[in-house]
This record gives sequence, structure tokens and C-alpha cells, in this order.
Amino acid sequence: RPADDWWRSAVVYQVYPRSFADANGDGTGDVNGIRARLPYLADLGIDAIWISPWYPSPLLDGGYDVSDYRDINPEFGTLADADALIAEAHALGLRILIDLVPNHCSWEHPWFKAALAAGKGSPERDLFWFRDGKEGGLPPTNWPAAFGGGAWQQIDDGQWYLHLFDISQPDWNWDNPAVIEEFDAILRFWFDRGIDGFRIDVADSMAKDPALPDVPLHNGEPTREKYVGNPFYDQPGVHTIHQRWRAIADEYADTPQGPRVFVAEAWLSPAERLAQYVRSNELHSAFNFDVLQCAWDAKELRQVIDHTTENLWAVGAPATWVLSNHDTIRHRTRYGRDQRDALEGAGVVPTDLELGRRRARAAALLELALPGGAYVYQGDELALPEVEDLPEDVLDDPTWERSGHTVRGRDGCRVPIPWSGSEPPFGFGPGTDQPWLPQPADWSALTAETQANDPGSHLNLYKAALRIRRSHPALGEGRLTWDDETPAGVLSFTRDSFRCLVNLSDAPIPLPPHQQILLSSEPLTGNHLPVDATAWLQL
Ligand SMILES: O=C(CO[C@H]1O[C@H](CO)[C@@H](O)[C@H](O)[C@H]1O)[C@@H](O)[C@H](O)[C@H](O)CO
Ligand SMILES: [Ca+2]
Repeated sequence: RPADDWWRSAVVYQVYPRSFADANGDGTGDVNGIRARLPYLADLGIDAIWISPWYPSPLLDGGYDVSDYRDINPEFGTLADADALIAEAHALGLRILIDLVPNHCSWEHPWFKAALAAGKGSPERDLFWFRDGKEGGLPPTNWPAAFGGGAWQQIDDGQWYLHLFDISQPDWNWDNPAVIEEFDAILRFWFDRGIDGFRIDVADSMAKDPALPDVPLHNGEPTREKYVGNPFYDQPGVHTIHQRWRAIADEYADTPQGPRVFVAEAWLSPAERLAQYVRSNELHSAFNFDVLQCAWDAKELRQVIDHTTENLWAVGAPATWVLSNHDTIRHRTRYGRDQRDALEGAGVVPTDLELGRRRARAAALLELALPGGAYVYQGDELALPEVEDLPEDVLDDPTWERSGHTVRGRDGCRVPIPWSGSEPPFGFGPGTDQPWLPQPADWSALTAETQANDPGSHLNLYKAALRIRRSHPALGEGRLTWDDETPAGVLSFTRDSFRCLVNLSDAPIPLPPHQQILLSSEPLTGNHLPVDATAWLQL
């Protein structure tokens, strides 16, 4: 049986099911589409797949609004399809992580519907946060919702219910034992079906301060900062829940697959706070979004990498690196322009996609050389850019609606994958119709098929890097040592007999006389590493 600590250095590929592959040609990705592409993922060289929510849902927040935690969305397939996917993936040596959405459910969840019908003070309502409002028709608190507006929604009988995200996503009351037991059962339901682990959605928000204090104002508006003491983020109670889940995951230690694992999504800084979630009796790992939010700058990146690893290693946890996901502007686009406003979806900003492509190649080799686990979002390996000019009538992300059509939201990083062919839907599905989000016509140069046949492609760079990472003893989990006398604007670290050199300066740098393992860009005459390029060297 493979080692139980596989997760400490695994490369995990994120599949966004709606946009990965469409087997039945209805323009929406599905489970059988993922099954058909398992050989592609195995050949890519990853260790595991994380599948974003595939549960029954009205899809008002891309599936992060779950109406049944023990089934598959009929638009995506059936439980039988899921079982087949799990078995086929395991046969290829690929592990499967799925998404757990514990903070909230969909307003179509039967328990929420029962709560609405049951009335004030009922046990059904105590599964959620129903409260009477304040004098003058004010909500119970001034808490803001993540997608815009307030976090409380009033219903006919005058009570309000809490929704930190969309109004269609009522928050569960985690002080209620019935909620705790329900999620214990949900974990066991999927672990018993062979799932290797869960990515935990908003892992820092399930516990709320029962006093329901208002949050301070910032520029006259309720702050959205996750300040220490925030009444609905990073409350001490979340750790009790995570310790309980860890114990359940460890119950599976004697099964063929071994103990199961958890990776936390918690946009929490600094790393000291995040480290509390991955102590040995809690979750296994947590995404380190600090690098994702960091500018393309050597000094800043080094500081973030040091701060992250210091705090995580201090509690015995590995770092977990990620460059993009289904909530952020794709990093090829972010790296193609000034970083700061790149993340906030501030509409179309001038972008140099060639610069972005070079930096994305360099960043891929940096991410895969750093000690710990690494996540690859579908399309990262194809250097897909953000699609920022989607027609307004196809925008699906609740942010667009909730922001009063001022913030476009996250659809631009969720456009279906171009697999083959010269025009949409580029083999995403059979047929000729555009998928649920239209693909740009010029993506013919980015298809997996085109890139597979081009030795210098982004795809083949990922394949080479993952092949080397799998076989090179110095890579994966471990430590790193920064090399001294490194010119300004250059990152250089050593791991045993391996050195990683990243040129973020504005001039080529001489490549040291070591054997070159892999370069993200062709070396320049006189053996120089170009600007915005990374070199892997054998010492
Ligand atoms: O905090 C979250 C949580 O995201 C998770 O939870 C959200 C609610 O379930 C869901 O919308 C997201 O897709 C899921 O990943 C995000 O809103 C994030 O801050 C933001 O998008 C960064 O740009
Ligand atoms: Ca489909």
C-alpha cells in the first residue's frame, strides 16, 4: 500500500466539473467526461484529483450551494458514475478528493425548506441562524455578505436568516448537535465509497460568536477584514470541528487506502493563523494563498515563502502551494499585468499575455520545486488566460448580480477546457454548440491536442517537470536553503543536489556551470537565463 503521508508532497489537479469535459454533449461538463480524461491526467503526472462540488444544487453559486450532500447533481451524472470514476482513478494510481461545503447549504436543501415552514423557535430553525431583527426593521447584525450586501435575509414572518455568502446559501448552525452528526455521517458516506479526502470550503467560518456582535465600520461600511476576533471567521470553535473530523478520517487507517485526508480552504493571513488549522490533531494541509496573492517580485516572494514554511513546519505540516483556482483571475493573466488590481476582477485591464505566458512557465517550475504539496487548477497546464470579455448575459457568478452588475465575478476563470479541434467547443463535448460559457475562438492554439504535439508547449513543460519531480529525490516534501550572493531580483534555493533559480529581474543572468535539468525558457547565447524564466539545476 502506498505511504500514508502521500498528501505531504502530492501534486493535486483541481477539476471544476461544469467546465472540464462534457460526455453527453449538453454543453455542461459531467462525471463521465472526467472519466474519459483520466488517462490524460495520469499521463500529465499528477498524484490526485480534487473535484469541486458535484452534488445536487440549483447552481446559484457554481455548486457551492448544496441541496443534497449524498448524491450527484443529475446534470453531472449519477452515483454509479461517481463510483466508476473512483475505481478507474484508483486503478490509474490517482487519488480522489471531493469538496465539502460545511458552512452553508442551498435554500433548496430539505432541512432549510423545513425550517422555513416550521416557524419561529422550532428545532428545524435551530439548524440554521434564524433571529429576530433589531428595532426599526434592522437586521440582527451589520455583517456583510461576501458577494455584496448584508448577510441577513428577512422572511415573511419577519425573522431573518444568516448567509455569509449568497442569499441562496443559508449558514448551518454548528452549535447544534444534529448538524455536527449530519456531517459526521456525510464524511463516512463518501469515505465508505472510497474517497481519499476532502477539500474543505471556507474552513474558517463554521463557528460564529454567539453574542452576534456587530463588526467595526471601515470607511463607513461594515469591514470585510478577517481581523482577529471577527465574529464569523477564525472563531475558536472551528478547531473543535476539525479535530472531530480528523478523528473520523483516522478511523480509516486500516482500510486498503489508509487514513483519509483534509485540505482546508481558508483565506487567512498571516501564516501564523493558518498554521492553527494544520496542527497534528487537526487538518492535514491548508492552501497557502499568500504566494497566489503575491506580486511577481523576488523579495516579496521570498518573504512569503519563508513566512509560510516557517509557520507550517513549526506545527509539523507541509506547505501547500497554489497559483490559481476557480475563485481567482488565472495567473497567466495576473502575471501579464500589474499585480495589485489583477486579483480583484476590476474589469478589463491592459494585459501582456506573452509576458504572462513566460512568467506562468517560470512560476510553474517554482511551484513544483518548492517543498510540500502543489495544486494545479484545470487549464493551468495549458496556459489558459482569463476570459474577461464574456457577454454579460452569460455571466453566472452571483457576484455579478449581488454587486448590481458592477463586479463581473469569477466566470472568466471557469470557461470550459479546449481539448482539440480548431473551433468551439474544441472537443469539450461532442457537437458544435458553444458550452455553458463560450470559449474564445483563438483558443485553437491552446488545445491539449495541439500542445501535446508541440515539444515546447506549456503542457509538455508541466509533463517534464512532474516527471522529474516524481523521480528526483530532492523534490517533494523537505526543506530548502536560500543561496547567498544571489543578484537582486533573483530567487535561488538549493535542496540537496538540486537548485532552483528564478530570474524576476529585468536582465538575463549567467547560468551557473551546473547540469541543466529543465528550463522554463530557452537559454540565451553565452548560457544566460532570460528574464522571467526558471532553471532547475543538478549540483
Ligand atoms: O472566501 C472565499 C471562499 O470561497 C469558497 O466558498 C464560496 C462559498 O461557498 C464559493 O463561492 C467559492 O467558490 C469557494 O471556493 C471566496 O469567496 C474567496 O474569498 C474569493 O472568491 C476570492 O476571490
Ligand atoms: Ca454534459
